[in-house]
Amino acid sequence: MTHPSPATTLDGGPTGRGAKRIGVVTFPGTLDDRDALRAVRVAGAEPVPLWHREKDLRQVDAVILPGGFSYGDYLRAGAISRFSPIMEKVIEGAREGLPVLGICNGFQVLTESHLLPGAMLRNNHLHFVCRDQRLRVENAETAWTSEFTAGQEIRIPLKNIDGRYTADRRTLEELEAEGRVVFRYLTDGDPADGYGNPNGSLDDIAGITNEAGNVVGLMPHPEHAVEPLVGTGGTDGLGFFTSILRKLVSA
Ligand SMILES: NC(=O)CC[C@H](N)C(=O)O
Repeated sequence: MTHPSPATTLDGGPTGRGAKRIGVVTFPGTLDDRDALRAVRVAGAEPVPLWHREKDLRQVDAVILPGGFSYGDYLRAGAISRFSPIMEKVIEGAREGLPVLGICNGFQVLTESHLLPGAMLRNNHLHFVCRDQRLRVENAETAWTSEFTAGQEIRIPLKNIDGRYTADRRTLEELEAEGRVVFRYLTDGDPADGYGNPNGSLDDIAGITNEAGNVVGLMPHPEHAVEPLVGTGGTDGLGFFTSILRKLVSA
C-alpha cells in the first residue's frame, strides 16, 4: 500500500543555499503539520516536510514533532509513533544536539522516546480542553525560547485530552533544580481569560527541556499563534520559530 506524501512545497518562503531548513514530521493521524510548516516559513526559515516512514532527515537543521493524534493515540499517545522509522534518526540527532521541538502530541512522542523525562496522563477532569491558555516562560535560554524573556507571560492555544504532565518526585526536583521547566500554566486569574491549570499537570508544568536545552516539549500550540489575522489573533507563538532560526543563523 502506498501512502500519500505530505505537502512538498509551500508557497513562497526562503529556499536555496544558506536557508535554514526546519523539518516537520508527519505521522498517520498528525493534524498540525501544515500549521507548523507555515509557522516555520512565517519566521523566515525553509519548511521541510518529513514523512514518518523515511529514515532520511533531508539535511534539516532542526525538527518539529507536531500535534495531532498519531496512530490514533492507540495504546498511549505517542507510544507507537516513537517507533516510526524517522524517530530513529530524530532520537540519534537529538542526542547529538539537533534542536527538536515537540508540540502537544509531539511532546508525548518525546516522553515516550525518553528524550524528555516524565509522562502525560489523561486530563484530571477527563475532558478534552480547547482554549487559549496563559503561560509563563520560565527558561528563555533553550534553543526554542531565546527570543522570550524569563518571566514573560504569553497566551497560545491549548487542545488535548492527555495533557497532564507527571513524573516522579526525584525527576521533578531535578527539573526544578536545573531550570528545565520551560513553561508553567498561569493560574492566578480568570479561567475564562485563559488562566488556570487546565489538566492537573504536576507543579503547573506546561513544558520542559532536556539537559542540553536542544530538546523542548510543551502541550500548548505556538504554531497556531503566529499571524494576527488567524485564530484569536495572538502572535505569541512566533517567538519559538524565530528563536530557533536566530540560533541556527548565528551557529
Ligand atoms: N492537539 C494535540 O496534539 C492532541 C494531543 C493528544 N492526542 C491529546 O489529545 O492529548
